[in-house]
Amino acid sequence: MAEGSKATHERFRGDYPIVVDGLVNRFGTQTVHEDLDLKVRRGEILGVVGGSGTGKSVLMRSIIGLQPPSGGSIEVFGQSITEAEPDEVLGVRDRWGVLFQGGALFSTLTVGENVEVPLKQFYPDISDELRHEIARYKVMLSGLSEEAVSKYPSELSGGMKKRAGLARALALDPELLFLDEPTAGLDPIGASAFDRLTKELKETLGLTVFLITHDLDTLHEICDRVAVLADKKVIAVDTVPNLMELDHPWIQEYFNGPRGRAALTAQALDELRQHMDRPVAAHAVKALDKTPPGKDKA
Ligand SMILES: Nc1ncnc2c1ncn2[C@@H]1O[C@H](COP(=O)(O)OP(=O)(O)OP(=O)(O)O)[C@@H](O)[C@H]1O
Repeated sequence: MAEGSKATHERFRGDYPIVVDGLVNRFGTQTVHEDLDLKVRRGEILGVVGGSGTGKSVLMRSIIGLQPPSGGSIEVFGQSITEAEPDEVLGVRDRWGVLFQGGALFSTLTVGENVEVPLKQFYPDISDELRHEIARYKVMLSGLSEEAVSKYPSELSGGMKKRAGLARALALDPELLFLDEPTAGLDPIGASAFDRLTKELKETLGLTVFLITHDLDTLHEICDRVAVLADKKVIAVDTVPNLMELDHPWIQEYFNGPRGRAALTAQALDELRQHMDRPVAAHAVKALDKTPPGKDKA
């Protein structure tokens, strides 16, 4: 087995699998992050929001060791990512899975073969049969049919590609899952189904999820807390209702603007619909539901 494989460590039991302290990221004269702090709680879905170019993807890339920061420290599972030698990072790298924007699948490999890539890398000694079987299981866990295993990315819809990318992210039974705008480009029904899948997987597999999104429905429906990036920092980390109380112009515009209110109404309607046997809920749904089927997306 590869060095640092799952057999050599136990699941992380601390409170914060990710701790970012005083992070600085600079590109030439541009400062993207300055003294950025963030602690991600074990078992939560943390939404990460911020205007375009505020450095959400750079933050994610720093945490997974793809973007060496200009300053500050990052610990994942209690181990320094910023100080570690590449070999040491290997010991934690098989404990997270990443779904990059667009899925980032290898176009010349089938879905099953894509899922097998990390298995081959980290578990080179397992038999072909077992590797195929694990890949098939991960594909189905991600809500794709068995037939999808032998399809190429070009034969998949946008939603199926995301699920295939998710299957690959889950290949190594990660404790941490990074999702970069997973519902971008999906229709409202596909986005909502992907959100439900994320939440189910988090609950059944005990994952901690770092989720970059612009999707207000996702934030309302599945995120335990949301971190807001602005002014080169994480300016707030809290539940959506608590964030909505904060007096910051970007937060107010984002959560309390028309799209924010539409997402909140959609969520309230979903919850009310679960109590339609109660007259007050039925009346409220009738009064509020003036939107055609399908939700307004951010
Ligand atoms: N490798 C790089 N070299 C130079 N500049 C970079 C590099 N990576 C990111 N940047 C810059 O850092 C800033 C933050 O980029 P990032 O992709 O993290 O933004 P984001 O918040 O994820 O934006 P969006 O919501 O539009 O995806 C941008 O101005 C970008 O141009």
